Amino acid sequence: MRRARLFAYQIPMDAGVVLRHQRLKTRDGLVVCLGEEGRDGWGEIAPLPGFSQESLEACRQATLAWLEAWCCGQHPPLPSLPAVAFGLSCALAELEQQLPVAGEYRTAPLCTGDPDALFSMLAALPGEKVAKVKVGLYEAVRDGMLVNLLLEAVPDLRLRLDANRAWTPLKAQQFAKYINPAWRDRIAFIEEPCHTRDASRAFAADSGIAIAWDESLREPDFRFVAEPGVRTVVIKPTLTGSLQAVRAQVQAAHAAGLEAVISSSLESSLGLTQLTRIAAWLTPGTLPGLDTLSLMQAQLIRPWPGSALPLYGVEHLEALR
Ligand SMILES: O=C(O)CCC(=O)c1ccccc1C(=O)O
Ligand SMILES: [Mg+2]
Repeated sequence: MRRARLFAYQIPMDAGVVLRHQRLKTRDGLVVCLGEEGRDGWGEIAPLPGFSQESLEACRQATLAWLEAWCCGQHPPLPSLPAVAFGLSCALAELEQQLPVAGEYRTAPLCTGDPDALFSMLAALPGEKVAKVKVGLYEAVRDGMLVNLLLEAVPDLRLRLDANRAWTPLKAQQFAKYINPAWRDRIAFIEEPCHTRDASRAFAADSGIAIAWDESLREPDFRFVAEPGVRTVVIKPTLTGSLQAVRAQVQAAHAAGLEAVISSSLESSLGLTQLTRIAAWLTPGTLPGLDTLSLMQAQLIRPWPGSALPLYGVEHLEALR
């Protein structure tokens, strides 16, 4: 006998969370629980506004239809909506005990740019000192000075930067001008510095700073190929689709000699703890980019080790089925 439950959740976000120029007041999503022969498997389905193409309502409908067929003993193909395919494939993998339990909970801490906050975060980070800084939100010159300062202050620090395509070639050049050339290889990568892929490639060639693709992975003509100056691809499973699709992307990246970084799409602690397991399984030795729980005001179903946020249980969820 198969059993499936579906819930809706809503988690208040920290006041200042802005995504693609819109404030995100709450994170809204679905939680699925599949049961069979006394075992169960959980999954989170949470399309990210401004990033996912599919709406939460479309996800709800596609998930309900799939659950209906699955409970009748069928093996329906996963829906094509990436957030749904991701959540259902996680629930199936847990049910079938195919998602390894060990997680990589060390993650590249997100640094707002306050050097003192960064120092205390790094002190608490065992092993490799890697942090992530969002750039492109303020003046490029300010970003360049800040990044240079952080690299100067912490000699064993490596930085991941993310510009989310904010810069013109000129702005990108103004940024790079402030980075001491001797330290540029301690920038592990900068994600998508410029508006276009070609401008980002030119930035990498001119500055000697390695770049990473993130947004580009969702463009139809994207290919996993080795290119000068391109070191890394950032893979966001909620935006990619099923675990099988995520695995195929990681394998394609590795085959091309690219590093693959599993990254958050602002999932709740339920999805984030599954992403730590996916990272430990598919990208061992690479720190994932999952430091987004602190943007929320609560955890959901499963706790993140060490988080002080309140934990919402199923009683906090709205049952949809
Ligand atoms: O990748 C990380 O380290 C954190 C996740 C992150 O940056 C992110 C999270 C949600 C939406 C977009 C982004 C982004 O890469 O800009
Ligand atoms: Mg990014």
